[in-house]
Amino acid sequence: MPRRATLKRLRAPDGCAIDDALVLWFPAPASFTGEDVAELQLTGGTAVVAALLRTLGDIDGLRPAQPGEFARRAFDNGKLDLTQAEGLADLIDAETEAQRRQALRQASGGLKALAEDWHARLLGVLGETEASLDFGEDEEDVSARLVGDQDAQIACLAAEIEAHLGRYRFAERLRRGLTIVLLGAPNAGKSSLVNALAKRDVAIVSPEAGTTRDLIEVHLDLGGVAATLVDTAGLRDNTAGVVEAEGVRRARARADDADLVLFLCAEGKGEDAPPGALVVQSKADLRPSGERGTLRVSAVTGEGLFELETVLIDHARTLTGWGQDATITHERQRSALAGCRDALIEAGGEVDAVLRAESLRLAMRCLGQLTGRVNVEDILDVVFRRFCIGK
Ligand SMILES: Nc1nc2c(ncn2[C@@H]2O[C@H](COP(=O)(O)OP(=O)(O)OP(=O)(O)O)[C@@H](O)[C@H]2O)c(=O)[nH]1
Ligand SMILES: [Mg+2]
Repeated sequence: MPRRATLKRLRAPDGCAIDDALVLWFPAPASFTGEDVAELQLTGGTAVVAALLRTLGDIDGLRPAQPGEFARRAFDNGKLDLTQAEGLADLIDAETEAQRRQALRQASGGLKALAEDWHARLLGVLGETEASLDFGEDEEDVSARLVGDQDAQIACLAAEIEAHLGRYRFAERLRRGLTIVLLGAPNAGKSSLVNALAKRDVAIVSPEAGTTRDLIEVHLDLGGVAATLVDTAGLRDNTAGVVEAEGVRRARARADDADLVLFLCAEGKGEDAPPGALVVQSKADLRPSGERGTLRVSAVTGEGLFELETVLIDHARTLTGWGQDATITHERQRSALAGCRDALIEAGGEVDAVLRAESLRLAMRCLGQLTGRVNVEDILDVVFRRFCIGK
């Protein structure tokens, strides 16, 4: 009977009772993994231990599942492809609404469906290419027409894949979350601003210049986009000591890798800001009027904080391609698809039908790597190790 729940006493191999557990029975093929599975809910309530059983009565094989074991079994049984497994792991890790939506799309087979469509079309072109090999010299007219038609199909496929690749950067940023680094002179009010944006007292604030020395990270939800805001040591060249100098070095290094740099200055126009930085004036309460066109905030009165948040949400959404519903979210997926596109371009420029067929086969192999259809044994561990216990 499907989805049966039974109360069972669990015993260790030596017969000693461990606990009473509610055992939920999920028979194949309807189960997540595609095989007979039981899940145990221990009376402790907090721990969910999952194990695989052949029958409800047989609990000899009982053991906790490994992280990712269920997803791996589902993959092995063809219930999930690799992109869905990756989407599922992302879904578990998702912190914000936009991350959740993107991950769910992939876990539900969004990319898998695309890959299957591309695969079917590639197979069609490959079939035609191989058929054209059989035409003799006297049938050159037919052959030329077929090649022209194949060229169009190949170009169309390559362009479609290219369009998806073009949105990878946005999707990848959304998946991992943005890094926003706050830079500025010592005492500019960086730590105060971080506390105000995080609405928590995270970083130490003091009138002394050089208070912050290390990088301090807080997580923000910028209108559905996950972001890490990094507070840094105030930038100055003649620092009092080696610790502060190291802090300044770390601040600059982190800013180099950031998706966005906020440059905070108490006065002036932020001439020292690195190129591309968003300049913000701090301590607006102390200065009745500031530089025109510059965002002005006060961590003390709260002035300008809402505007700054709005601007940050705007940047976050632009950086993550808001509303574009990108499909390729992992480097592994990107490189497999880039390989497919390159092979398609190669095939399109090839006049010799034998070589063209060879390139098309390579393109299909790349698609197979994307979905996990062809030899990807070495990457399976990497994909499934990310899962938590019980999935
Ligand atoms: N009036 C006023 N004072 C502020 C404001 N923001 C910060 N301060 C004060 O400015 C001083 C320095 O603030 P911090 O937030 O520690 O500055 P910081 O940029 O983190 O400084 P370092 O960590 O040393 O680089 C503290 O005395 C704060 O109370 C503000 O908006 N208005
Ligand atoms: Mg500070």
